[in-house]
Amino acid sequence: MSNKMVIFADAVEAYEELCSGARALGCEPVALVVGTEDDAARVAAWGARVIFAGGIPEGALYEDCVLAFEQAIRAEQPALVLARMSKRTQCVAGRLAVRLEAPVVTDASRLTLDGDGVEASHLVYGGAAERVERVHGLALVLVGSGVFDLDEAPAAGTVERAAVSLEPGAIKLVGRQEKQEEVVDLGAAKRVVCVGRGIQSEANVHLAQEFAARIGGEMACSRPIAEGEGWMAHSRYLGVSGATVKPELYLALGVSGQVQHTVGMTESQFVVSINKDKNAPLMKQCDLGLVADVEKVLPALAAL
Ligand SMILES: Cc1cc2nc3c(=O)[nH]c(=O)nc-3n(C[C@H](O)[C@H](O)[C@H](O)COP(=O)(O)OP(=O)(O)OC[C@H]3O[C@@H](n4cnc5c(N)ncnc54)[C@H](O)[C@@H]3O)c2cc1C
Repeated sequence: MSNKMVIFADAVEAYEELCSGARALGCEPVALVVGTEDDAARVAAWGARVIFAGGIPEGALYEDCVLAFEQAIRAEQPALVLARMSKRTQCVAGRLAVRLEAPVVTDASRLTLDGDGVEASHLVYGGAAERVERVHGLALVLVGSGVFDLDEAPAAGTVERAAVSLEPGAIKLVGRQEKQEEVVDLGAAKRVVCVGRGIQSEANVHLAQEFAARIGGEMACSRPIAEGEGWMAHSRYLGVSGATVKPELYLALGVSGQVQHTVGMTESQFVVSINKDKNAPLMKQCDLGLVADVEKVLPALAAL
């Protein structure tokens, strides 16, 4: 079986973890990159052999790289294709799957590779159960952030220009508007301050943010804070449909700890939960629980 793993993402930052993941699974990362020469050089510095397809032409979309990616994958004959999951990469993976007659596994949280194919685990029923999929032969697997540990100082790879260029497809881009929402990669955070509905107000979210900044941490939240209240970006909520973190410290302020949330933080090394309800599920899953009202705790944290 080939020892190459083809990787792709629609955000250059995601390649660092994909490169580490490929190596962790015993493969050489071969990165398909569209973007600038600088993007290609950054990915090579994370230890990948980069196949650089150039920038996305005027009027074309990221999804139009499917043909170039298909040709590169056919030429490389990898053991696996691994991508960072996003709306765009899911679309690309679906199209590639049809062209390559290979299955797609989305949202994989654990992977093992052997001579016959791949075994990928992912959560089902809103995080209540885990399904293990076995694919014989080539598969396309999509992962969120935080699935693999980052390698320190890998040897730099090379950049080669792809023989194919990107062609606009049938859907034409007619305009582009900057998305207002912040995009963040929480997977590498060492300290995470996570707010849930118990935080009570947007003003309290700002106080928690100030504390997170002071301890060199990142802010995260439960889904209702991002999707219901709109107090934080969608990219900051943790869980089955959000991001995964593995920090040294996870500090929860008013988070109940439903399973759909905790699957996104369960690998945290030290968990502190502050909740006024001692029976909240996270209070039974934490290393340190403080039964208290966040309204009283926030000024105390600010004074530390
Ligand atoms: C299919 C599906 C997918 C989902 N995916 C996700 C996901 O990816 N991520 C996610 O987070 N959720 C997800 N959810 C929602 C999830 O089930 C929970 O509803 C959600 O995580 C609860 O968020 P919370 O802890 O902020 O709120 P709540 O469950 O309402 O908990 C608030 C907590 O704050 C405490 N509290 C209240 N006031 C105070 C105070 N003044 N001081 C201290 N503590 C206080 C309460 O005691 C309570 O424990 C999903 C649900 C479904 C059905």
